[in-house]
Amino acid sequence: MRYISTRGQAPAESFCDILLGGLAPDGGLYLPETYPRITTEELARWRGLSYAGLAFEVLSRFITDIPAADLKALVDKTYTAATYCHARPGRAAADITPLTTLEPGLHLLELSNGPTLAFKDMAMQLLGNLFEYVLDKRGETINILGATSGDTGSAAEYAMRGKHGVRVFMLSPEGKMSAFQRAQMYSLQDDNIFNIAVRGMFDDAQDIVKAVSNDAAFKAQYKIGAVNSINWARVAAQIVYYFKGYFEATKSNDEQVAFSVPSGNFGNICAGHIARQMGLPIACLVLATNENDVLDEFFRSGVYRPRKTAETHVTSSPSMDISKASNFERFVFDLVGRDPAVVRELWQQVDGGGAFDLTGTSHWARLPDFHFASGRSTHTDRLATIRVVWEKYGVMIDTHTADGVKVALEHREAGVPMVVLETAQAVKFAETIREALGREPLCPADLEGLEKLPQRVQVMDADVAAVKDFVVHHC
Ligand SMILES: Cc1ncc(COP(=O)(O)O)c(C=O)c1O
Ligand SMILES: N[C@@H](CCOP(=O)(O)O)C(=O)O
Repeated sequence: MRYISTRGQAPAESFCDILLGGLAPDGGLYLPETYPRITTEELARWRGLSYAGLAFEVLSRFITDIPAADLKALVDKTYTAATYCHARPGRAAADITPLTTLEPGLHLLELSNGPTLAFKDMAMQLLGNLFEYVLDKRGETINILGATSGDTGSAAEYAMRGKHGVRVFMLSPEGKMSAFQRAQMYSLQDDNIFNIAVRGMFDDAQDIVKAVSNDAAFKAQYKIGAVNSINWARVAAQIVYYFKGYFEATKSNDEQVAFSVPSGNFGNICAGHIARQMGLPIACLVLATNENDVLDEFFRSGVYRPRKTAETHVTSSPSMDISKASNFERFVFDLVGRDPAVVRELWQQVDGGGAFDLTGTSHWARLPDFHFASGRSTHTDRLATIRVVWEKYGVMIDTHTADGVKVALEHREAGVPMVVLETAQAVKFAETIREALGREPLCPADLEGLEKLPQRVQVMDADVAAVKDFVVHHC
């Protein structure tokens, strides 16, 4: 399997060659040359596989330059009950991603049972093991530069702490994440972990990561790598749980399901889109935003208009406070018939601070073929949804999942199970849970007292040169 850039001006590469970097050298994002199609027989065989077994089957379609036995060992080492051990009481942790049924036809797929209690652990734990494997084979080291709005950062740091030859420099928006999220990252004292809080929003941090990634000389000299979902491996690993969720929510492969996905950077739902392209029977991908509704606006109107920092809201689902969704470029590449010239033209406008409008084009006419629906959710909706799910079903959900449930309920169709991706645990957003339910969220025993630990973080302006200096100084 070879990987091509959405902008069409970079050579095709193999998986291991794109694993350690972020953007393609032409500024685009990597995607497989073609999506592997899963046959009816394969789908039948995959039903009933363990999470690790399924991950091996799915990933081996995309990773063809790691020997099968090695890939199997990496996947088996990653997806263990010991790592994904924070399942709700009474759930079998061995499921890795248990399905909770709220009522017939309405389910939550629990993706946040890993070490940092968010869905990012599903891909990031694998990335940690893949990085270690490839770096060891090549005798190389890596300096990861990442951006987080709250969950990618801790997931990456927990996955990479103590890993040989790996340093992590993680940019977060100063003062915008929850107290628990800050504590998860800033309390780490490992020598290879560096937290930088930038004065700005997540988009400012992500712009810095892209600017550094686009500086080929600096990237090569300081061996800069990426763990955000601009890295294809993140998206690939996230495809697996759509298959798992589908099998859990259905009895036969003749059935269809809908997935509702709380969205910000479009990485999670992009994985769902690819699962559908592979042949998974997905009737609808429901995209849910918070008040930062750039993506909902696109799916309703055909206009993609990323907002400036000053127009981006600080909300109670802070990990989705994103106005420039990196992975959206991957979807648009498919929507425009994989024509990189069209993507280049559209992103010339976006990268210049503008917008684009696809209405009236043949691309927009094709949108229904991709089976997306969308909606937005506000703080008031979030509180109401957390309350209803708690009172009606006795299940405590976090603020992002609440956005997913709220929008899911607007798009249910008779006979099609709706699976809402549960992207984080409630304890990460205790303040809003207290406001909604008047009680404290449950905290896994091993994370109690986290917020009281000493914290270590460097605060700086959202300035590319300052971040580069910091990296150089600590390498
Ligand atoms: C808890 C949570 N939910 C949803 C999202 C949105 O996912 P994506 O950025 O892949 O669209 C994020 C951040 O990525 C998150 O941390
Ligand atoms: N919501 C994310 C933002 C980064 O998204 P990514 O999937 O591109 O890493 C976060 O919580 O940090």
